[in-house]
Amino acid sequence: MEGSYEACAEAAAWLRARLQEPPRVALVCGSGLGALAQELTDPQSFDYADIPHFPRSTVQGHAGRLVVGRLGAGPCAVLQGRFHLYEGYSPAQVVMPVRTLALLGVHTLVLTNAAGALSPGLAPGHLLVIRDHIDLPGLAGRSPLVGPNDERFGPRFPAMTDGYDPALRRLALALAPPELHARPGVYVGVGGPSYETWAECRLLRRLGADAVGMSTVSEAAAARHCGLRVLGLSLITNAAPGDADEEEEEGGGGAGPAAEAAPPGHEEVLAAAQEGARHLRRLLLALAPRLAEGARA
Ligand SMILES: O=P(O)(O)O[C@H]1O[C@H](CO)[C@@H](O)[C@H]1O
Ligand SMILES: Nc1nc2[nH]cnc2c(=O)[nH]1
Repeated sequence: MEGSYEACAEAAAWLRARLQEPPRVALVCGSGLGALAQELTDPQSFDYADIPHFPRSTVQGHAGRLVVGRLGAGPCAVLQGRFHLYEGYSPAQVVMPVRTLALLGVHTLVLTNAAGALSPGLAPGHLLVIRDHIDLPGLAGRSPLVGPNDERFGPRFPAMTDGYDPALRRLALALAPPELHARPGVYVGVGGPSYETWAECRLLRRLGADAVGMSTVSEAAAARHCGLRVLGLSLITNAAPGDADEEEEEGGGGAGPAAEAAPPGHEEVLAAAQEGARHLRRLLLALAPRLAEGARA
């Protein structure tokens, strides 16, 4: 039952019975980004604990609440909190909210996250508009699409070359406030929950990733399976350890940047995300009319 079509359908029916208006657009808030829900007018709020079959949020900065209201003129659902594989949830549980919202009639999904910078051009406060992703858990067999395929969600072999909608991406890049230094790039999803070692960062950079996090990729795969349009936004909250740090450490006895660079921590991630959310909110409002347009792919 966990994460099954029937579970999602029950959750969707429960919500439909209570909603003034079913959402057409949905937004998943990354760590510390829950304030994005404050842009909704006429909000109705539901604790995950009350929605049938919804998992519980266990991570600080993920409130565990679904808020449904209007973003601009269009009906929109905001998930204040997502589920991660490292919490012990199965891939199907992680994507259960996305599938539930698809069954409610959502056609466009905005996935936000807090991420570490791998590319030298990215710094805390910057926005990576996701052009493509590397789904490391998925490549290793932990995709939400593994198992018997339920055709009511989508086809056995969905394409992912068009995972992130190019038109929405271009629009987000054009409308992002200058404070976000928005640029397109590749997000790599890892299992977590430990942050990366230097060697792992070097590996991920060589794989072609610009930013790293522990979410988003499973949700994007499930969303595309259901035919949703996806926009992915990574707010950079910290710099992942760089090659220079390691070289300095090896050659210089620890007196260089390696000795000074603070290791990433969730408190720092939350603080940077809350700061960046101010600008992200402006971007979402600017995007609202175009998010509301459209239909399933
Ligand atoms: O991806 P979101 O949910 O924003 O959270 C990010 O922040 C946490 C680490 O600080 C991890 O869960 C990572 O994935
Ligand atoms: N894996 C990973 N997730 C993050 N989430 C926010 N920052 C980071 C990071 O540096 N690494």
